[in-house]
Amino acid sequence: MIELPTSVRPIERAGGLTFLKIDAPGGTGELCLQGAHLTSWIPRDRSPVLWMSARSRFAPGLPLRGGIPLCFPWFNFYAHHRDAPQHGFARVLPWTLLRVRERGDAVELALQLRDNPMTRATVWPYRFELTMTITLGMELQLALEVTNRDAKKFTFEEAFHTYFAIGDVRRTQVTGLEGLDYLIDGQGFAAEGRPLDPGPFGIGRRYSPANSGVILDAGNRRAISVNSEESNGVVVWNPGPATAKTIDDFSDDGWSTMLCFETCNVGEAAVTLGPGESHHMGARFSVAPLD
Ligand SMILES: O=P(O)(O)OC[C@H]1O[C@H](O)[C@H](O)[C@@H](O)[C@@H]1O
Repeated sequence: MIELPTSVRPIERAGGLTFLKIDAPGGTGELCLQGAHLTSWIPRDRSPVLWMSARSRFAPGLPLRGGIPLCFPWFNFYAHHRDAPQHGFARVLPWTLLRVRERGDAVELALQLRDNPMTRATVWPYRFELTMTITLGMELQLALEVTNRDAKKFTFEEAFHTYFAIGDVRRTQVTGLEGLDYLIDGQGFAAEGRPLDPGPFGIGRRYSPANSGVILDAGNRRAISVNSEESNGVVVWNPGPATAKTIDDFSDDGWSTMLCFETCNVGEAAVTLGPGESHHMGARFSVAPLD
């Protein structure tokens, strides 16, 4: 591994996964090298912003439940390939740490994933390079750069599938998406200006075009702002109690204290790159007290 500043320390965790513990002046965090997956971000003197399931698995090749899974090169299922792993392979592969820099109150980490024989044997066989840059301090910034290293063009989907920790989903509102078009994939209710109601089967809305919003987390008396760049959609997801029971790495009441607010380019907003071309998607998260 590259040389690390004192603010970043590698640790081995359950299941043999390697994590980096980050202790920046502006906040602390934990990053799993599998999936370039951030599992914790705690701005200095604040409470945790990311939710992790108490029942998450931690094992090579299995997705973690919570934090910020990175979905690539597809979201949900890949076309008619129902046996392809949900949300693509990037979240379950080991990434290489390229660079760590201390920047003001934050630490910036850059990680890379390239195609390998395993990815080339999947339904998405192209040569690619991904660079994920995470800047963690009082604010959190994510930037994903996708480069086509193939001789052919390719099309991909991408998402930061962020799980936010909230006091109680039924006392939470989302603003900034009012009046935007959305697709419904869930029976819960997310009326503008009213607290969310996941009902038994949850909320699953993809707004498009959309890229920013604010989660009014009354339970923790805070507002979490999400501002995205070069992303066309936002997915708001909570499984609700009945669906959560069918997901074995969700604890029975875990659904009530999480909300996914996902920055994405999926469906009709999938990105096509020609040989040598790159695409960047970014997101910035910040937290402020709510009176
Ligand atoms: O269980 P996962 O593969 O992590 O996916 C979790 C969820 O992600 C998205 O929000 C999808 O819209 C949901 O349908 C899916 O259940």
